[in-house]
Amino acid sequence: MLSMTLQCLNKDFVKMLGEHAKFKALSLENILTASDGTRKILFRLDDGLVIETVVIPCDRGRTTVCVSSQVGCAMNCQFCFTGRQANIFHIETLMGLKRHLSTAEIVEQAVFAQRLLTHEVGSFTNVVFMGMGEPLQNIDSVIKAADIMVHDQGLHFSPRKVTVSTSGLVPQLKRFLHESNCALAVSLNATTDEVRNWIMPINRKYNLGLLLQTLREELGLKNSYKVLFEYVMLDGVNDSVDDAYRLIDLVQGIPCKINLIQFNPHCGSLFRPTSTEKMIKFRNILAEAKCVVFMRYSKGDDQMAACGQLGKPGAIQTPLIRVPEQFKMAVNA
Ligand SMILES: C[S@@+](CC[C@H](N)C(=O)[O-])C[C@H]1O[C@@H](n2cnc3c(N)ncnc32)[C@H](O)[C@@H]1O
Ligand code: SF4
Repeated sequence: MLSMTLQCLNKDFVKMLGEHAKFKALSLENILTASDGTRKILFRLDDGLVIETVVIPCDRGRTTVCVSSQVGCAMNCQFCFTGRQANIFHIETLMGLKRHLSTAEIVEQAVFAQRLLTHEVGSFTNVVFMGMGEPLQNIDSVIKAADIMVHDQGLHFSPRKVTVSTSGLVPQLKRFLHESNCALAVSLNATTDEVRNWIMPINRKYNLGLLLQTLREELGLKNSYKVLFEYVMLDGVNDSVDDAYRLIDLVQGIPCKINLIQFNPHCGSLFRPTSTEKMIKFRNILAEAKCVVFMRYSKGDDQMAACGQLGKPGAIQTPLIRVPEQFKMAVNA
């Protein structure tokens, strides 16, 4: 399609454009299809690095596209495969952050998905920045990409259908809420600083109290805006009845929805998913307290395409996770 458009343009103009701009930011490497229809698209970047985008068929004819914002991730959340990778000796090392993606590299993931879906369901209905990376660490490119996705001369989505998810970088989160109308998701994943410091090291810099107070203050200024809290349920770590009651207290005064997410296991991870029965019990406690709460199950996990599984498929052989003494019982039980 691009080459057809270029053929219609004056040759000198195309040459001049080529000197000042890139026509293509991504090259398609592969598409893997999971048994539930979820597709993981692998793109190679100009510098040879690979990123992943996921196209997820949802209920009621909706399709969500999950885009990456960085190659790798610096945040080192203990339950997430992204940012972890085996080296040639099969010893897990931190992949860490290789680099930020440009605005073009982010937007083109969505444009590619749209072309792919045109022949099938028409288009996708939601975009989530929940692929590889911490979007708010790459905030300039992410805000611009989200703007293009909602602009009427861009992809023309409603800002409510474009969600940027963060592990909780407080200053950037404030800036995002001031500069973008798109939706915000915050990965909470624990109800005490002790557990969150362990499973999400960013909490040592921006703790639960600061994160939630910032949201309380900032969302008070925004009409009818709700934040989405994501809560990955880890068996014996953050899924107790006490956690449920603490969660209710923590989100008091914050207009929000809560997604309870089934943990997607990956090779090398010490965590186990909470059972469905326990998730339902947890959900019911929140619902009885009038929280808006949903349960989200894995999609695409047989192709390592589910939340927190993006990275190098099958790469990890040896766990690197260091479990603090007080939590050893929980993960070994
Ligand atoms: C991969 S992150 C990317 C966006 C951003 N970095 C963040 O943490 O919100 C998207 C979501 O996946 C969740 N997640 C990470 N690893 C997971 C796993 N193994 N199973 C289920 N969800 C996971 C995170 O908690 C987060 O809510
Ligand atoms: S959960 Fe998000 S912030 Fe944490 S390591 Fe994974 S991608 Fe990075």
